Amino acid sequence: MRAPSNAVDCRNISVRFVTDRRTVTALHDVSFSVNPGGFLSLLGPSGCGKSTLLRVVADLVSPSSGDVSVFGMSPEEARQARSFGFVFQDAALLPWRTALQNVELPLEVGGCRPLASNAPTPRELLKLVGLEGWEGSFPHELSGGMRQRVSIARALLGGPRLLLMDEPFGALDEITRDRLNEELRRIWHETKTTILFVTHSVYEAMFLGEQVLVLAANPGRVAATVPVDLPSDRDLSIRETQAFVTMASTLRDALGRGI
Ligand SMILES: Nc1ncnc2c1ncn2[C@@H]1O[C@H](COP(=O)(O)OP(=O)(O)OP(=O)(O)O)[C@@H](O)[C@H]1O
Repeated sequence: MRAPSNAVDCRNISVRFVTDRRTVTALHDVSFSVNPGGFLSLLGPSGCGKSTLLRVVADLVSPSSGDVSVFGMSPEEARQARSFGFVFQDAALLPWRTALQNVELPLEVGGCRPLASNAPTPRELLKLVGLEGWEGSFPHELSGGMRQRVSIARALLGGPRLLLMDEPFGALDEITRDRLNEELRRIWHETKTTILFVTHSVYEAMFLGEQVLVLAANPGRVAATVPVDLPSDRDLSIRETQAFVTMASTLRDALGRGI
């Protein structure tokens, strides 16, 4: 076990996938770290290994080489300690269960521990994500954005210290996505959860993150690590400021250099 000074610490991570048809170097020598309570956006073109990197942290993919620590633990130990929750692009709700029952699901499967007495209840989590009054609704009665809110509430069950989000708003319309971006910043402030957030969008990466890790493709590697020098208290109007526009240009340059 290592000193848990960082929430996530990846050192020289490489991942190779070997199939019958080809060998792909999905990640080559990737290093980054995130402070406890930090918000890191992972930005890059399709195929640069963003999802793979998130999956390495989540103990879903084993790196071919390199070291990963999550709060000083291996990814496997962090998974067993339920230190992180995962939100996918698809909300992946069970259609026969209500919103509340979907949030409660992890308590029923996989031998999940009962909630600690001070942990937010499933009802409180639905309120946190703005779904108070919708507890009894089924997924087909909810909009895409509402379904994604349910999946965020489910990932926050048990109070994980880390939230891993793999393009959670990628399939939503722009208006809903904007609204959820603001909501996620609020949730982050309220819960103080460390967040790793995968996106293709320069604007989303900057609006959400305190830091942006820009990845380049073929092989997936770090093109730049850019601190987001914007006020912590943000609303969408910040995208019209000169500071935002200048930073967007920096990130686009970093993406361009990596191609
Ligand atoms: N399980 C796997 N087996 C073989 N190759 C894989 C596997 N998972 C990912 N890859 C390959 O690794 C590379 C990186 O994929 P990954 O999904 O991590 O990229 P990404 O940046 O998240 O892409 P996108 O933005 O399109 O979702 C791709 O070339 C992909 O084909």
